[in-house]
Amino acid sequence: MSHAVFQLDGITKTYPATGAEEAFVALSRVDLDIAKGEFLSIIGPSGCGKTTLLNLLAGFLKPSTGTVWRSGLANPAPGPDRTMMFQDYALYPWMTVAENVGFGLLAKSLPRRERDEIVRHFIRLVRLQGFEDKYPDQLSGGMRQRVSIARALAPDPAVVLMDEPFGALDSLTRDEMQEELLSIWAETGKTFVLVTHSIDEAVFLSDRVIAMSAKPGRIQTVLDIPLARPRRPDIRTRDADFLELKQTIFDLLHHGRGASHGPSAGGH
Ligand SMILES: Nc1ncnc2c1ncn2[C@@H]1O[C@H](COP(=O)(O)OP(=O)(O)OP(=O)(O)O)[C@@H](O)[C@H]1O
Repeated sequence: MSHAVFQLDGITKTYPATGAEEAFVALSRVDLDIAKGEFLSIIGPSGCGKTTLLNLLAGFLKPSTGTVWRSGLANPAPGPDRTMMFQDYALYPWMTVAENVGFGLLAKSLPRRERDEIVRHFIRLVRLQGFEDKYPDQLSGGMRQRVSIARALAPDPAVVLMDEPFGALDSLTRDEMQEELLSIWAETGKTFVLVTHSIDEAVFLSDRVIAMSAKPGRIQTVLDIPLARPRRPDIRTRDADFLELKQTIFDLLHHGRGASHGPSAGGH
């Protein structure tokens, strides 16, 4: 692995007490290095702190104790070097596809022609040529998610953070989007960090999967996914190593153990 784009050192995140609610420890003792160019997924039960962890990486939240190191800076504020993609696409409904994709570029004072060129490039990358002037409500869910990917990539961030990006899609579209995301990741060489509830998605996409446990949110296991790349879609059903890795993560999440000796995979 090349050098780390993030180093998380002894992170705890406590949400303060409010009214009747007691203070809540969402993350406890999280130590993690994220390597440049890796595809990392975070999986775990609801409430284990996945989104909190992503928000710490984005700089939207600060840790209660410990440090998020990035490029020599401790707990840096949000910046254009990290962009976030959400499940609900978070597109501006009053903007066209091209305007949505170009939105993150407005902060950079680029000449109009250069900005248009970048927007064209990313619309091509996500295969939405011909839809530049459509509005989000004229697109399917998969197309909206493509716009969202293009918008996240257009400012040329080093790190793309994704919170359940495909959660709202039907399973066939979801499989297709995962394959597209992998080829975009391979093409751009950026670091991708993905939060997901899908074991299948995590194994198919990732170099490493972080399995978390709840109460308090902790990293339970960091699992390497040594499957060859490029990964063909049919490894999901045919590849014994793929199925074994799924079973291992299933066991970790359901029983808190990583051993896998079952004859068939039981993950979702
Ligand atoms: N602003 C907040 N104030 C108080 N508690 C919060 C706040 N945000 C999150 N929490 C609590 O912290 C815990 C972790 O939340 P987080 O959203 O990070 O979990 P998650 O693993 O992403 O969950 P899910 O899979 O359901 O999205 C949850 O129990 C949640 O209720």
